[in-house]
Order: sequence, then C-alpha cells, then structure tokens
Amino acid sequence: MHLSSVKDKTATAHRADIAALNYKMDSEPSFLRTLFSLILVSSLLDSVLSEVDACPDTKTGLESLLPSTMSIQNASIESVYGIMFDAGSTGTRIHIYSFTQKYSDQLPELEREIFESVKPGLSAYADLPEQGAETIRGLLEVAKNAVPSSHWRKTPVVLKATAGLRLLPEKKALALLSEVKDILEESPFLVPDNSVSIMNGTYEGILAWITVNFLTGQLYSQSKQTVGILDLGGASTQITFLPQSEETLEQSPLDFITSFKMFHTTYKLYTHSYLGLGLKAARLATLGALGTGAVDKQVFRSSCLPRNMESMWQFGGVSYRYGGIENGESGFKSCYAEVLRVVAGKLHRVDEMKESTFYAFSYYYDRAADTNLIDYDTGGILEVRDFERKAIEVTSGCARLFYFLFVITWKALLPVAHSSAWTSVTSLPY
Ligand SMILES: Nc1ncnc2c1ncn2[C@@H]1O[C@H](COP(=O)(O)OP(=O)(O)O)[C@@H](O)[C@H]1O
Ligand SMILES: [Ca+2]
Repeated sequence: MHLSSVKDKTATAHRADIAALNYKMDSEPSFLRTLFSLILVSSLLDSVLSEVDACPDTKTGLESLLPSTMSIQNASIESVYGIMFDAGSTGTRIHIYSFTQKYSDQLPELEREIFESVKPGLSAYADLPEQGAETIRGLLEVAKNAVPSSHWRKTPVVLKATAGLRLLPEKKALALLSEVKDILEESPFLVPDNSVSIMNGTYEGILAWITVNFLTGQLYSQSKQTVGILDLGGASTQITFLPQSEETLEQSPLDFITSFKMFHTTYKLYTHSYLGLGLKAARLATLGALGTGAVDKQVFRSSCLPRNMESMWQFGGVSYRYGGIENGESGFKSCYAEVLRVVAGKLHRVDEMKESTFYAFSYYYDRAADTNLIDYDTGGILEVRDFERKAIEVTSGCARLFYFLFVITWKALLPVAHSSAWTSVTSLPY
C-alpha cells in the first residue's frame, strides 16, 4: 500500500494511483471544501454549463464562470460575495464565499469560505416539498450572518441539485425546486434566472475535473499532465479524465466524450455519471430495494451482512428494513457476486485508465478514512487493489458491518479497472 500526503508531489505522478484527498484541515478552507466551492462557483456560471451542453466547442473562458457581479469590469477592491447550495442526495450544503480583486487585469481571489450543511438531503422530502424547502431557510440564516447586509441585494444565490433529485420522479423533483425557489426569493439575496436547478451528471463530472486540475496546478502548468477524478456520491458516481489515446476517443460511447475550451485550450474529456451507482443507491440496489419504495415490514436481505443482523436504514426519505440471510450465505464471495450483479453490463472501461492518476473523493475518501486505509487529516495515495484487500479484511471480526459498504465502494471503482482483468483483481498491473 502506498500512502502519502496529498501535498506530496508523487500524488500527481503518472501512476495508476488513487489519491484520496484531504478535506479536513483546521484553519484554512480544506482542500475538498475548496474543491466543492470551486465546483459550485463554477456552477454559478450557468453560461459554462449551457455552452458545454449546446455547443461543445465553444469558448469557455473563466470570466464567463463568474456572475456579472463578480466580473472583472465590475469588481472593485471591496469584497464580493456568492452563495452556492450543493443539494446532494445525502445532505444540503451551503457555501458562502467572498472574493477580492486587487488588480483589474486579474481574476478575483477567493478570500474566505463559510460552510454549513444539513442532513438529510432535499430528496428525503420528496412528498413534503415545503418541509424540504424549510431546510434551505435555515441555511440562509447562516448566509445572512456571513454577508454584510449592505451586500445582500447584490449577492447571488444559486442551488444545484445532484443525483438525489435526478432519481426522483420529475413531478416531485420540480415541486421541491419550486418550493426552494420561493424560499430563495423571500430572502434578501439576488436570485438570478435559473438559480435553482438539477445539474446534469456530465456537468458535475466536468466541473469536478476542472476544479481538481486547478487546485493541483495542472491547468496552469506547461506540461498539462492533468489528473482524472472519481467522485462517489450517495446516488451517483462520476468519472472524468483527459484521454491521451485516440483509441479511447474512438471506442467510447459518443455521450462519454465532451469538449470545451478554457484558457485557449480545447479539452476533449471522457466523462460519465453513473446514476444509481452512488454508494447508497448501489447499496439499495444490492439489497434489491432500489425503486421499491418502503414496502411495509419487508426485510431486504443480503449475503453482504452478518446472518443474524437486522436493522433499519433511511435513504431518500424512505426507511428500509434490512439484514443478513439467516441460515444462508454470508461472506466475501457471495457478497461480491451480489454486487457484481448490480453493476453487470453497466460499466464502460477504458484501457488507458490503468496508466492514469485519479483523484478520488466523497465516499472514496470517507470509506478509506473510516477503515484506516488513509489518514483522515492528510489523505493519501491508494491503489484500486487496496480497496479490495480491505473489503476482504473487514469480512472478519466485528468490523463486519463495514464490509457491505466496502465491497460496494470497491466495486464502484470498477470504471477505472482494466476491462476483463477486473474479476481477477490481483492480476491487474497496479
Ligand atoms: N463540501 C463537502 N466536503 C466534503 N465532502 C463532501 C462535501 N459535499 C459532499 N461531500 C461528500 O459527498 C458524499 C455524499 O454525496 P452526495 O453529494 O450527498 O450525493 P450525490 O453527489 O450522489 O448527490 C459524502 O461522502 C460526503 O462526505
Ligand atoms: Ca455530491
């Protein structure tokens, strides 16, 4: 196992490593928080998003990422503020940033970020949209304390929802968004058009890729040796990287390749969001419970859990009873087979991935830290097979409960594995 701090330059070396990022630091905004901030700031640039969508080869300058109140022309030396909500499947987070711009020919600098979050996420209120929107009201109070009242009217507020809402029936998702929009409009902040929406998975992957490569300096460097990203959320998982081989571009499904222009360079990215393969949604699918709703008294069983275990679990506002298979199979082999069935035929894999460096975050980070694969504070570098080893290890002893989550985490790494070699992970060349 190869571990080191994210600050270690080896993290960006060309190896098939997964660098789990540190996002918990004491004083400064953490790496991952900054990551999310930037993703979200980027999302404030709806222009980027629509350009990527409608016209893949259009220019996407960073300026266009900034709302008009933050544009170079308008910026003054005083701070400007922006408020971004990340409405994820497991929680809603508010990021309040302030920027300053010292010189008119430079982009504003991120000065400060304030972060707060609530659980569960909006999708848990699928049948109670008003109640869901109330969670936003509470977070807006944080923003009112953070932004000077003299700036409220010119501070834009935007909410981007991800896979939790993507999985809901459209009517329920729209009802939630509409209630949220009402709450934002009651606030003293500036609510731009389209300020409340569901971000599609392609944008989510691209924005994370831009952000990680900004933060690791790859977009500025001469060599532009960019790194790929792996984001394992609760309801979807994204993989994005810059293919080096023509073969990858030719052999990938058309909708996995997106190009856009930034800093006078055109990037042709491989990006895909697997909806329903986020950690929690994949767990439900393995239990056979995804999309079933709450079936009264039904216990969803899996060989991934200890035989005599039974418990309750909530996701997306639905409570599920689940447990092991009494007198049935239990253990790594059968659990692995169950999880394989869930991902069978759904994953696209590319040969050159095994040569690439990926930065993995969200549940990849959480699970790796929970099981001491990496240090919670400093992050580290892992290989895909480290997840496999840990999945096998936690099948024994009292750590058993981790097992289930772990096998799924590991299988969610499949998109980076080398096609047919995956079933025999140890034969992978990394
Ligand atoms: N600002 C953040 N800082 C650190 N981790 C975050 C942040 N936002 C989300 N995460 C991570 O994302 C995961 C949850 O994914 P979530 O965003 O709720 O689902 P989805 O992306 O599928 O909608 C958790 O592992 C959580 O730690
Ligand atoms: Ca997320």
